[in-house]
Amino acid sequence: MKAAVLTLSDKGARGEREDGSGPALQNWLAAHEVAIVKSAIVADEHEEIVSILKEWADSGGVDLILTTGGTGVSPRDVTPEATMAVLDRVIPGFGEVMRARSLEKTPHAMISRAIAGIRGRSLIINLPGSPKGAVENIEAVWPAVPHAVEKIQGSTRDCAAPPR
Ligand SMILES: Nc1nc2c(c(=O)[nH]1)N[C@H]1C(S)=C(S)[C@@H](COP(=O)(O)OP(=O)(O)OC[C@H]3O[C@@H](n4cnc5c(N)ncnc54)[C@H](O)[C@@H]3O)O[C@H]1N2
Ligand SMILES: O=P(O)(O)OP(=O)(O)O
Repeated sequence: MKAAVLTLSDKGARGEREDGSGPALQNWLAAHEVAIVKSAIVADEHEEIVSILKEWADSGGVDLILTTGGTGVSPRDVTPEATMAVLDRVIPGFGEVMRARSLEKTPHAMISRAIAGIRGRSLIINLPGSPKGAVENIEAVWPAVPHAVEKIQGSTRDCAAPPR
């Protein structure tokens, strides 16, 4: 699987805070034998996020795009809206599981408006901004990610069949 990681953070983009979340996710993915093919950090700007998500998904070389940050309720948190603008289809289950599992860790989990869905052959998943929150949330949905990527890319393998 080939993945890309996009960090959304005003402070990070201005160089006022070191990006802990992008590297944390990259390390987590590498430990799960996923190749990181693209990464970037940008400010919480709707058009910039839309542009990068489109570029990466439409490149044809990225199976999974993870975003981290900007999912909450601060005035500049626009990641879910920018993601929604590029998706062909939404997968509500990812957001449902992330919030349900994260509520076991912190009541603040209900503030995250993270969404997930499909653009072309890419699966896009929003994750919260803190390094801990980002990793906890990818861990929560990971059991379904490889299968989802396979199905998005046209696999006709029977879902109920035992793994090959
Ligand atoms: N499983 C978990 N789920 C959630 C957690 C958590 O700890 N575990 N945190 C919850 C919180 S709190 C909020 S609020 C919501 C929404 O989060 P956002 O996506 O809006 O996150 P931000 O406001 O962008 O960041 C929150 C906080 O994290 C630090 N931060 C952010 N970006 C970076 C970065 N690139 N590198 C290092 N640290 C970063 C910073 O202290 C921010 O203030 O999600 C809940 N879900
Ligand atoms: O600078 P950001 O976007 O990371 O904002 P915050 O620290 O308030 O999450």
